[in-house]
Amino acid sequence: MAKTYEEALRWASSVLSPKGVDPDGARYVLEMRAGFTPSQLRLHDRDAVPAAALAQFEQDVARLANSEPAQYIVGVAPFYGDLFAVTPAVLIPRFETEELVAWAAGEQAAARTGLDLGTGSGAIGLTLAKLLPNVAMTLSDVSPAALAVAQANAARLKRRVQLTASDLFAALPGRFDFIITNLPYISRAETPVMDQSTLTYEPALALFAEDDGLALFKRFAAGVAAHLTPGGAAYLEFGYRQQPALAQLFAAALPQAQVTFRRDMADHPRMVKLQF
Ligand SMILES: C[S@@+](CC[C@H](N)C(=O)[O-])C[C@H]1O[C@@H](n2cnc3c(N)ncnc32)[C@H](O)[C@@H]1O
Repeated sequence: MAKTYEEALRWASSVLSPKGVDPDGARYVLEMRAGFTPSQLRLHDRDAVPAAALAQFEQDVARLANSEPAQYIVGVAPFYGDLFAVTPAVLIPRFETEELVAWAAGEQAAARTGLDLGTGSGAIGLTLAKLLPNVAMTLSDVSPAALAVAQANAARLKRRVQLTASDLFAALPGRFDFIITNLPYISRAETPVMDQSTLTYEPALALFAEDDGLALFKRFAAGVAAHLTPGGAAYLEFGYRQQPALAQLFAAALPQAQVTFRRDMADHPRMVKLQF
């Protein structure tokens, strides 16, 4: 039966809300499939959804009802004003990570080289390639499937960057003026309290780290100084309960670095800079 956009969204909400699924996902898929901005969708509230679009929407809502992330369903996620292609090989970029990018962008205008380690979709490195056009950015990841998505995004957004497959620093010779990274930091012990959608659909390789979520930070701390130019800096995102453990880790492993923690907009400690 024909439905207006408003009716289609109300129907989606009646399907999703009883299952505990946020109906905002339905709004997002409808906007992305139609090529509407949020305000354009509101302007079309009373218009009939074309039959083919409605059939597509019904399929999308069935997937949302199974907790599949809206961004994987439509294949794109917003980050820092751009739309990034995403597949289940990459983490869906989070808004919190935009704050880490803004921190580095605000301080690294004079840098010549930068590294985004564990780039996933390329959200961090490709955004910095836009904000800091004079910086030669290298984007690396241990996952070839993730790097393929980052490469597709570099082409889609027309950003010139170097892409390298590497287990942390292993295949990255040379030094960078700054390094930025959002490494996996979730402890397996947190699985019972994690969002079902994240657990089922996002790649475990992008989420979890051994040793209470600290394993990759420890390896990073062991390698970072050898990959920064003198006076270089590293910017890292971490879990909101990890600041005390990281303060200890960096003080012991990198006594020469000045360590500055920062809180995110929700007032959680989530970012750190290591200034050498
Ligand atoms: C939390 S995700 C971050 C993705 C993206 N940078 C973002 O912020 O949206 C972590 C990324 O690190 C990559 N990764 C995991 N272990 C790695 C390792 N040992 N070396 C390099 N990258 C790794 C994963 O494949 C994943 O893409």
